[in-house]
Amino acid sequence: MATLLKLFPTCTWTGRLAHLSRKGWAQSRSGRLLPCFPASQRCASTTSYLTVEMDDNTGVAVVTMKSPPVNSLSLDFLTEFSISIEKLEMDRKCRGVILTSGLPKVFSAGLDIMEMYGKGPEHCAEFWRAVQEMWLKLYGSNMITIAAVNGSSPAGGCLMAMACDYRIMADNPKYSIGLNETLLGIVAPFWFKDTMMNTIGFRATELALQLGLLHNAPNALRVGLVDELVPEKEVLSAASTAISKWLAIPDHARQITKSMMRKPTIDRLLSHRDQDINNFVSFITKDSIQKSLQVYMERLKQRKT
Ligand SMILES: CCCCCCCCCCCCC/C=C/C(=O)SCCNC(=O)CCNC(=O)[C@H](O)C(C)(C)COP(=O)(O)OP(=O)(O)OC[C@H]1O[C@@H](n2cnc3c(N)ncnc32)[C@H](O)[C@@H]1OP(=O)(O)O
Repeated sequence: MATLLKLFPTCTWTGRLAHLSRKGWAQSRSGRLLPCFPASQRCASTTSYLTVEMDDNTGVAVVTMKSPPVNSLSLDFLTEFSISIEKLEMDRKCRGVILTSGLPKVFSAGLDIMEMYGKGPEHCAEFWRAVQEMWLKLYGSNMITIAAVNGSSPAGGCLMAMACDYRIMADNPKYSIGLNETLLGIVAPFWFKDTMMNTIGFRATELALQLGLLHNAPNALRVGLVDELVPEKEVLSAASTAISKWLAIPDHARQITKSMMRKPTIDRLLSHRDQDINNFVSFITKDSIQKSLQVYMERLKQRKT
């Protein structure tokens, strides 16, 4: 029991913990011992920015992002996110993840601009490694991953959604999704570009990246950036319905196929990881780029007044 609490310090189990015995342990794919519960039990764990609700009946975990006001991807958020995905990856019972937002109107506002503004090279390098890690974990996951996009999802938020296997978006023309980096005066790195090209093709990506296009929900469906639009209240239930289709496919066949499709893109970043960090640091710390970020943040704040 003590080991269990160490592994999952903030976990609230709805089952009867006292009945766990040595029999109740299973070995994960990586050989780690993980607790194994009877089929009817659910587990919800909450960290500072995420809630993870695991349903043992379906093998599906719902990961809800909740970092007010806009789920921006700070260093702490990214670190917590990668750890949570890693834990689910190691849980033999978990076959799929639905990623969604617990905030109104926003899925994720993308990278936290304040992590890139006025910060020294060491911080920028640490932050960028965390961004890479989030993408590597999600894009390379063996699990089925469905993005339930229940709000706007610019830049890094769009990357997160594209890293999933399937995207369902709320049918609200006010919500937008896309890689809008050029609008901030910055450049989407090659692996953001690769992920988008793998999703919507070369020409649509070329247009989208140069113009920094943020597609509203109907356009996002039209270009293939999302796979389904559903009424806002039905995004999560539609994601559950969609994932059941994926769960019907034998895991090993689906996983090998997914890896075949994604491995070259992942390997490209892995083999240039340090160089990509150096590029980011020297680019983002330039005075001209810092000025662009400052102007963009000021504009964001002025929109309110
Ligand atoms: C040789 C080649 C070399 C190339 C080398 C390349 C190297 C790599 C270069 C760098 C690559 C970087 C990649 C970057 C990726 C990103 O993700 S950048 C972030 C982009 N995100 C955005 O543009 C989104 C901006 N936000 C919004 O549009 C809106 O906030 C929203 C998400 C649509 C929500 O709108 P609304 O509900 O109206 O909320 P707001 O009032 O606008 O915002 C509330 C507060 O939150 C602050 N905020 C918003 N977004 C962010 C953010 N991303 N980071 C930090 N803070 C954010 C906003 O300012 C408000 O703050 P307050 O005024 O203090 O309340």
